[in-house]
Amino acid sequence: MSLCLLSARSLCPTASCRLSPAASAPPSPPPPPPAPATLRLSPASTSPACALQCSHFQSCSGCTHELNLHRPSVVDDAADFFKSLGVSDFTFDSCKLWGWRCRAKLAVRGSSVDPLIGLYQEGTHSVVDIPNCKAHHPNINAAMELLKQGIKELGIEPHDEDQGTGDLRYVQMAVTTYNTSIPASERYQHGQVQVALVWNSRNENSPNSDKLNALAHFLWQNGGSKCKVPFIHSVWANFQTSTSNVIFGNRWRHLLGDRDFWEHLGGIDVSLAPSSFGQANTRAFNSLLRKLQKYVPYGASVTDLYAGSGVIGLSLAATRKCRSVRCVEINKESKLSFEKTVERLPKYVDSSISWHQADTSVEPTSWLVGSDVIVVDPPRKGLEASLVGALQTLPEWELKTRSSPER
Ligand SMILES: C[S@@+](CC[C@H](N)C(=O)[O-])C[C@H]1O[C@@H](n2cnc3c(N)ncnc32)[C@H](O)[C@@H]1O
Repeated sequence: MSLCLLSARSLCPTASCRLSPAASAPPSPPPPPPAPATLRLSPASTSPACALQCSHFQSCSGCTHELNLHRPSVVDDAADFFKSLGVSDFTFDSCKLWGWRCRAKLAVRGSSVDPLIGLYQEGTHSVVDIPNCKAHHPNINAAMELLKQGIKELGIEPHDEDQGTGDLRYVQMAVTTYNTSIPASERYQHGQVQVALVWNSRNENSPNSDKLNALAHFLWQNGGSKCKVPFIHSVWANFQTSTSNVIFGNRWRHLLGDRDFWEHLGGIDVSLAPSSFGQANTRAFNSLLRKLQKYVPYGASVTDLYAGSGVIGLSLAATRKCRSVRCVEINKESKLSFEKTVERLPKYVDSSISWHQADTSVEPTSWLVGSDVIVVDPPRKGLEASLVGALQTLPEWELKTRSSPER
């Protein structure tokens, strides 16, 4: 069995240069890909000024690196770490240094006269307004500006955490860069934003729902498909009244624009509903998927743990002709996006493909059995101890099953 440890999670946080560890060694490394054992730097490294130059850097908790974005010092630490594990072909692609973030969850606070849209200041619940964020795709900033305008014109009250009042709590902005009606070279810059408004009510029949609909129509009229330069893809609502820190409630409603949101990643068309996890750095994730594919033998049985809507597993199914791909994910909302993506897989893909709603920390060994390759892409808190234990004991366990017929 080859174990493929993928830390695509490192794509999600906020520094502008991203690490893309290609694979880890134990227990038995897969055949090395053709990539050389070097740190590959983006063309930006030739520029003397790889500094973030963002006016929000000091106050916003988003970015951790301000200088040397083309090669932050943590790259050397990562290279040393992987070398110590026997992985000498660690590579690093920074991809885009600015405007790379295609997905953002932002708090909406302040007042209807002076709304603030941004991230919390480090260690506080004070929101820093970040209209000129350098990490955001430019159309996320344009959509934030339009949202502020709508809040002011329609008198929408942002959420007040202390009082539990106000209508609009958060907004999630996700950019699709997959518009095949324009040339490929222009698609990224013309990315369109799926806006999900997190509304402080139980459902769409609550007394403040008129304001929600008015705000959605404002966004659509001023940025939607009928505009000269459209940049709003669709508008969704999520309903949340909890006093906890959990951003989303369980109820989602599609309001305006296209219901389906597609991106092209790792060689396949991928559907991403706003309720499903999506990687923030679209370009870097695509590059990581392309690298990862080279580590997976043709015809392998793959288990994709922490799969979300199964982008990694399904991209492997299509490009490595996998015998089987099992995706394991705790969030049931991701299943619909998985199914839509499967429907669009090329006809030649004949892998046995399945998606399972399950907690990987419960009886993890049952998910490892029979797999040639295991992909793990956990949230920021990392792998659960039970899964780490199962992965560590796996070679022993595999040995037992292999030897059992001879007993
Ligand atoms: C970093 S995301 C990766 C998603 C997916 N691999 C992708 O690239 O789109 C982590 C995913 O793990 C899921 N998750 C968190 N805890 C889990 C658990 N205990 N068991 C299974 N999935 C879990 C989350 O819902 C989330 O979709």
